Amino acid sequence: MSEKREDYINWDEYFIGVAKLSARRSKDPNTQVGACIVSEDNKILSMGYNGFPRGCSDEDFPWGKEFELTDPYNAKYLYSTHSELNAILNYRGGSLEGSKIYVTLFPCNECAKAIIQAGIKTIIYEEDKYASSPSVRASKRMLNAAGVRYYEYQPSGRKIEITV
Ligand SMILES: Nc1ccn([C@H]2C[C@H](O)[C@@H](COP(=O)(O)O)O2)c(=O)n1
Ligand SMILES: [Zn+2]
Repeated sequence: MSEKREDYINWDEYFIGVAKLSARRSKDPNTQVGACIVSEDNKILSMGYNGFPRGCSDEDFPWGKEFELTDPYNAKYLYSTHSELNAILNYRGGSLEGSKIYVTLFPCNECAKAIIQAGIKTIIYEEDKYASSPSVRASKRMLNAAGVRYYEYQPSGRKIEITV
């Protein structure tokens, strides 16, 4: 057999697949988010998922969201680091200028600030379930002003199975 394979995955399938796999590491019971940062020439630079900072135990800190308004101290939001920020902070190689980020959920306003300041130029997102929230609206406002391009990943429908 001398012909090359034709059913190999394309770059977008590869990187959104890596982001989705990364999300599987999250302990958040409600929303698991994964991110994968890629250079302009398609090299993976970093990955991340949402979780508590180092030293903040997954057993001791709260994973619930139900107290968000009545008792924010005991809801996850004050503690969880978002996947995009973790991916940026996990990078040990220097500059992320000109890179792309693949993420399973549209970045919030705080992650948008970090993305802009890190020099990431393109966001490819899978889902935008909080599009109407002030956080995501503010995020888009900043990304538009800063010239960061973003577009929704177009699913190919290909099923990729991995046995581990
Ligand atoms: N772009 C995003 C948005 C959210 N997250 C994290 C933050 C929380 O751990 C979770 C959202 O929880 P929910 O309010 O849906 O129960 O997802 C992120 O990492 N990146
Ligand atoms: Zn965020």
